[in-house]
Amino acid sequence: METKIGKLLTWLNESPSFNISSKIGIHETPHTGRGVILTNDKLHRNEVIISVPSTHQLNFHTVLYHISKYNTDINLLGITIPRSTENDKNYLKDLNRNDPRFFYYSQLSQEFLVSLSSFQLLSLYILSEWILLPYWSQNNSSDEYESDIKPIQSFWQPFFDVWPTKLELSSFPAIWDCDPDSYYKYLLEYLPFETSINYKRISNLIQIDWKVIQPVLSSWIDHMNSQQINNGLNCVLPTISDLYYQFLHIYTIINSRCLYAEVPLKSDDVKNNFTLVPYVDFLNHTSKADGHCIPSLNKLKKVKSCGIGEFQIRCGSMGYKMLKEEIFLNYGAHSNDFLLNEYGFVISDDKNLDWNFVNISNSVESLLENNSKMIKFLKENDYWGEYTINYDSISYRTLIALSLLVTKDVRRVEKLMQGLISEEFFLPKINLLLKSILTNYKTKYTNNLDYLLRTPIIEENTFCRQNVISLIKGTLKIIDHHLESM
Ligand SMILES: C[S@@+](CC[C@H](N)C(=O)[O-])C[C@H]1O[C@@H](n2cnc3c(N)ncnc32)[C@H](O)[C@@H]1O
Repeated sequence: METKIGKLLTWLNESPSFNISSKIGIHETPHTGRGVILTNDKLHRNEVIISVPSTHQLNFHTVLYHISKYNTDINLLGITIPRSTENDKNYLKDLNRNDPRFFYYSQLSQEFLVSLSSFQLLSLYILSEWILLPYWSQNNSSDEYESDIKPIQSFWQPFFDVWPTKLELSSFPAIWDCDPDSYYKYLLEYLPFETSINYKRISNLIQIDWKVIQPVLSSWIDHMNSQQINNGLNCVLPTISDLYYQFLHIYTIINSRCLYAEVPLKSDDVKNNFTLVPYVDFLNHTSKADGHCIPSLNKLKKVKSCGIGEFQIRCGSMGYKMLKEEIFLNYGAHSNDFLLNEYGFVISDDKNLDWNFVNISNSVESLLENNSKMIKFLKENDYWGEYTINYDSISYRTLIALSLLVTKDVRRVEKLMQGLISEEFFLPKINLLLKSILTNYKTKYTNNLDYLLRTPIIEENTFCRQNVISLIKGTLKIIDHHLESM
């Protein structure tokens, strides 16, 4: 990995706008992968730690910019390569005339590309540059008599080379679900309810994105196969199902490494607002919300530049003083359920107690099942679903739904909603019902935990099972805390 990080830094240093503090370096642990540490001196509040230029980030704008090198029909002012005969001549000088991307990227219309979400465009582009380009270029070596042979290699190769392997990124429940051969599929049935809801939501998004990009990939594979026949060659080419597995890996890479950044062309949907930033993406997460690193995007002023702006990381208020101390970024106020689903890890429970919660919606909703009037009332008042409890309290939504269930007193519950009656009036009344609901969850989750602790782990990535165990233990901790106080 050291050599790969060296190459990454050489690539980043090609840009005069790249800056990195000489006080930091990368370390690696089996549990957290790569992370950034203090290697000498001290880092002080507000000190700039890393600045990554716009040109070296992967996002909706930079991808379109790079595709437009090979597809001259793509023309978006301020985003793609400005078209003029002179300019075209200049950048074409730097490209290999036999580069297969001239063919493949020309198959993509501007209308299609702009219609894609950030996830769809980036996963299609990364699949092309990282996985397919080596196949495309193997039969397309340059004319040996050409004096200016340019190697056919992705600009982003040094970035791809430092990304985690499939094995390192195997602890994503949605991937256990979407990968038909996943070893970890059995874990899905042991997940707490809140985690199941989220992995199903993500699986669904993955399937939607795959459906959008799959036809492009299939047509490219057809072309690769017919080219192979025409050229009388016999190389093993990827199939569409090979590309599906690669897509799942790329999906986890994007999901676990993207950083919030406004993407002007796609700002209508917040899910499109992200950028992938080399080196910054080595920063691991801390559940401590304040004091650690501060990210920012300095938007580009020049219309002709590539990308959305320089990404900067500054030192937070606590600073870093101890040698080898890890430098962290807070990814957000995330529960362990969210962290597992979106990033494939969990934080030891005590450190994440403030953000964890238990979702008891399926029990509450099934108790309400035969009461259409109550359901209608809750829906009309926007209190239907998402019934949760955290360590110290039960959510207001839960209090409303349980109070209605127990008292059946619509008028008083309305007053509770309006803040005219205190929670204290209802809390003793719902106690018994809540106790019985939580006891049922406790029995189920304790059985799940016992099974996972009892049976030996035979799979390659032991963290997958350990993460589920931590998640269940965290859920039981919240449930027990409530049961003890009842
Ligand atoms: C943005 S990357 C950070 C760099 C990453 N460790 C690597 O090796 O490239 C996010 C990923 O790092 C790991 N990670 C981040 N924070 C972690 C933490 N506190 N505990 C365990 N793993 C963590 C998870 O695999 C997560 O998906």
